[in-house]
Amino acid sequence: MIRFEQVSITYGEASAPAVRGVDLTVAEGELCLLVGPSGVGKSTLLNAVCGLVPHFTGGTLRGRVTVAGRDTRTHAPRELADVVGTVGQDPLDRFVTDTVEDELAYGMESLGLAPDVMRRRVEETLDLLGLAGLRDRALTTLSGGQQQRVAIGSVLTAHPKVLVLDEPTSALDPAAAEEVLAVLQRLVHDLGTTVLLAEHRLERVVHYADQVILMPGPGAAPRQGPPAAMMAHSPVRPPVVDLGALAGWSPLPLSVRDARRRSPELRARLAGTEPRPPEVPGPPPGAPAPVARTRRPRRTGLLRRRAADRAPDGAAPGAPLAEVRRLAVRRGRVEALRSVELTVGAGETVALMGRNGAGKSTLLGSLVGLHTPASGSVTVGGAVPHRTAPGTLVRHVGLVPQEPQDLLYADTVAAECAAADRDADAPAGTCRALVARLLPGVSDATHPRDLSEGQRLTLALAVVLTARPPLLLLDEPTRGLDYAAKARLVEVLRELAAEGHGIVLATHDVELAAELARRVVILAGGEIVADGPTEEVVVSSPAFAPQVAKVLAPLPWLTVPQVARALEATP
Ligand SMILES: Nc1ncnc2c1ncn2[C@@H]1O[C@H](COP(=O)(O)OP(=O)(O)OP(=O)(O)O)[C@@H](O)[C@H]1O
Ligand SMILES: Nc1ncnc2c1ncn2[C@@H]1O[C@H](COP(=O)(O)OP(=O)(O)OP(=O)(O)O)[C@@H](O)[C@H]1O
Repeated sequence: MIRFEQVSITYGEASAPAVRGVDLTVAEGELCLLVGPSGVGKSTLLNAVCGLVPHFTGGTLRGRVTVAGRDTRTHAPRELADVVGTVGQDPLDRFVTDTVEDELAYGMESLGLAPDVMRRRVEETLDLLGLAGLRDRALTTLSGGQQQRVAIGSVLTAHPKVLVLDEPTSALDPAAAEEVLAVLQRLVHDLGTTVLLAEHRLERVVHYADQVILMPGPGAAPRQGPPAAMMAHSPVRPPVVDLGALAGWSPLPLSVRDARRRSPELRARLAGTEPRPPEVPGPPPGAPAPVARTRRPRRTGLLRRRAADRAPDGAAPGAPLAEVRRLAVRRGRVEALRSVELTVGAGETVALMGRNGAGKSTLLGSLVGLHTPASGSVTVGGAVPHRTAPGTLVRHVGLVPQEPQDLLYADTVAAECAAADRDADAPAGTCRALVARLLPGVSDATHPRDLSEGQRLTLALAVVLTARPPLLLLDEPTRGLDYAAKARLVEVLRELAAEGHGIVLATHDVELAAELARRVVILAGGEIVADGPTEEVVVSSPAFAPQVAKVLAPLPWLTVPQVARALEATP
């Protein structure tokens, strides 16, 4: 159904092709998963299927791509629209109407479907994706995950023969991701739809795939095969596969169910041991706020601390970094937060979880003064965020938003880094050094717009970290990141926490929460419904439990590194 023949694609002035030597076929009625590290060319290949590359992005395509027999070189994207439905990485960019219901109907209208068919499919899709309550809402007022659901719904309604999806679950809560993948699988099984999708969170998808296309590294030709065989050689793998490799299981398990069946011997080896935290020094008990710890010389600090950090206005040593009391926030007609109580102390890492639209971004936004409380109070480093000048607030708190491009405005990576140093009053080269650590191999001259999604997010993170805010807020920080980039991020955040920074991350990534956070707060409908140690909160809810916890339950293990450390210590 989809055919690549000796395809290579080179963007504009690039010295080397973004992808080369691509020769593969995706058979009709299969769900094919495209995997590989960040920046390896997954989006480039997907966009070649729907004709966006090279018609809209520019660049040169050599070789031939055909979809249902149509050559994408001679057919513009709109001439492929009746066979290919595409969901890109940034839904808001591709919306063409203003409201949820109109967007769901739009694709069918342009194909000229009968009004009664359209009506029925819109209703089905609203129910299927949990959007019925939002049907009249303006698309710009939806949360990130709600927008992603609409984007998926809007291509499903047209029942295309081929669906191309670029990280379709990246902004979805775990339950919504399961539902969307179950729907895709039903389309494949019942209607013979062909699905090609790229995804970084393999734990969510690999067990649904019929075939895997592995792009092992930049410039290397992709390989294709059954999921278990491809995972054995893949540089990116879900925790359950890593656990299988660690335990020496063959063939490797792809699902929690597979792994559970094999787990008795591993459970026996782990008997009598307890999970140990990784070797990062935590702040000493009763540690004062990071501002007070900086007078001691540090050997391994990420960055040199600037003078301004030593005495942020009003921050008393030992005081919490943030305090939220009985907070209520309204957004339009929506009561986005109600009676929220939250205290974040120095050195704490808190994961904020909950369904799409639960209020996570609103809570982070309230901590940086983006929203004015309807009632209750917020203080950060002694300041009231919505009444504090941005120049002062950045000394207390920094937010990496869900859309990283909101923070980026320069023309090159180098200029962006230089601006970040100036804004933060940091020594020249500070931000660039962080980028080099988090994102090895990105050149100074690259335009931030031309970075892949994961690369752009990492750049935004480096920009915010340059100011070393005592309280660091991250909204979905692993969206678009591969496992290696995630591991580097985890390492940096652990160091910051050990130095006394407070970190709050809103995330749907249950594996990240298990790896990084000591405390998990769950929001539902704008209210906090759970707040406690990670191992208690995530394990008590199947939706938020990481794969290792599901495999080894009721044993208290959450991550592969925890199990690895225990096995190393046992003879
Ligand atoms: N429009 C463009 N112009 C120039 N270079 C581009 C463009 N789009 C992508 N690139 C470059 O091509 C390479 C492949 O990018 P692509 O977005 O396809 O990777 P990806 O595997 O989808 O990454 P991610 O998983 O982070 O989304 C990257 O090095 C990127 O910087
Ligand atoms: N500008 C707005 N006008 C009206 N309602 C809004 C607006 N922005 C957000 N909302 C609503 O407020 C609620 C909370 O949104 P928020 O973005 O905080 O959720 P979230 O938990 O971060 O979701 P996600 O996981 O999807 O990112 C949602 O119901 C959302 O639809």
